[in-house]
Amino acid sequence: MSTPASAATSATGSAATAPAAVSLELREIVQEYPTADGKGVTRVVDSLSLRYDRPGINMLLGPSGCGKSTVLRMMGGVRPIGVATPTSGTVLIDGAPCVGAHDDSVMVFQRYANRPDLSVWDNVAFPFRLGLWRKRVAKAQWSARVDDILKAVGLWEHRALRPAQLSGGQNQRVALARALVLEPRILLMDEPFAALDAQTRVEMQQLLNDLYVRRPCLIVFVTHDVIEALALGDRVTVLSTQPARIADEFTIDEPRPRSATWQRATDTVKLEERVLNQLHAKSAGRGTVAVSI
Ligand SMILES: Nc1ncnc2c1ncn2[C@@H]1O[C@H](COP(=O)(O)OP(=O)(O)OP(=O)(O)O)[C@@H](O)[C@H]1O
Repeated sequence: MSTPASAATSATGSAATAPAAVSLELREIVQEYPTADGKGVTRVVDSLSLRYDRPGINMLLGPSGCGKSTVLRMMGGVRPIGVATPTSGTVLIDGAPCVGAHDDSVMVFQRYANRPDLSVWDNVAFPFRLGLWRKRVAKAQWSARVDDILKAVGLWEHRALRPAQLSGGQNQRVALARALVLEPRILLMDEPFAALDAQTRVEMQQLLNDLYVRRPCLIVFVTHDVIEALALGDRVTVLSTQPARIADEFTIDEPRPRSATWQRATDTVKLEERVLNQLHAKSAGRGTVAVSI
C-alpha cells in the first residue's frame, strides 16, 4: 500500500501534517430493507466484514444498486428513516462500537448541497455555526482554517460569490472544502465527482490527492468508475452483486499522480479487465483475493 508522504509539501505549497491514527471496521454487517409491498425484506448487504486501519484512499466499487451507498452511509452512521441500520453486525471506529454519526467523520455526496443564499466563504464556514463545531473550535482558528482551505482548493478569488455563480466543479470544491475544513480523520465520499465532465473529474481527482498529501486521513470513496478507482486508490475493494459481499480486493503501490504510461501498462490494463469482469459477473462474490501491482 502506498504510504502517505508525511513530510511532503503539497502542490498548494502548505506543509503536510503527519497522519492521525485511525481505524474503521465493519464486522459481519447485514442490511435488510423492507420490500415495496411492506410484506417482506430484501437483503442488500450480507455478512460484510471490512477493516481499514490507517490513513489512505480506499475505493469501494460495485455494480449499480449492489449496496455501496448503504455501506458508506453505515460507516458514517447515517440512518434511513424507519429502517434499523445495520440489521445486524457492528461498526467500530478506533476499535469501539459506533452507533450514529462519529465526530471525526464527515461525508461528501455527489449532490454537493451548498446553500444558495450563502457566499462561498460562508458555505465553507457553515459547520462552525453549528453546536458541536462551534464549541470545538475557536472563531479565530476556524476563520483562519476557512481562508486556508479556500486557497488550497483554488476558490479564494471566488469567496464572495454564491453557488449559482459557480460551475459544477467549483461547487464540488466548496463541498470538499466544507468537509476538509473540519480536519476529519475519516472522510466518506459517495460518488463525489460522478456528475462532473471528464476533464473536471480528473482535475478534482488531482485536487483530492493534493489535499490528501497535505493532510492525510482515512478516505472511503465510492465510485462505479474503474479508471477512477485505479487512478486514486491505495486499496480497491470490489463488492459483488446484491446482496453485497467482498468479491475482490487489492492494493496499488504506484505513487499518485499515476502517469498515463502507468495507466496504459499491461498489468494495469489486466487489473482493469479483472475488475470489469467482476462488476459484470452475475454471481455473488467468491471471497477475497489480495494482490499488489
Ligand atoms: N431506505 C431504503 N429502503 C428500502 N430500500 C432501500 C433503501 N435504501 C436503499 N435501498 C435499496 O437498496 C439497494 C442498494 O442501494 P444503494 O443505494 O446502497 O446501492 P448503490 O450500489 O449505492 O447504488 P448505485 O450504484 O445505483 O448508486 C437498492 O436496491 C435500493 O433500492
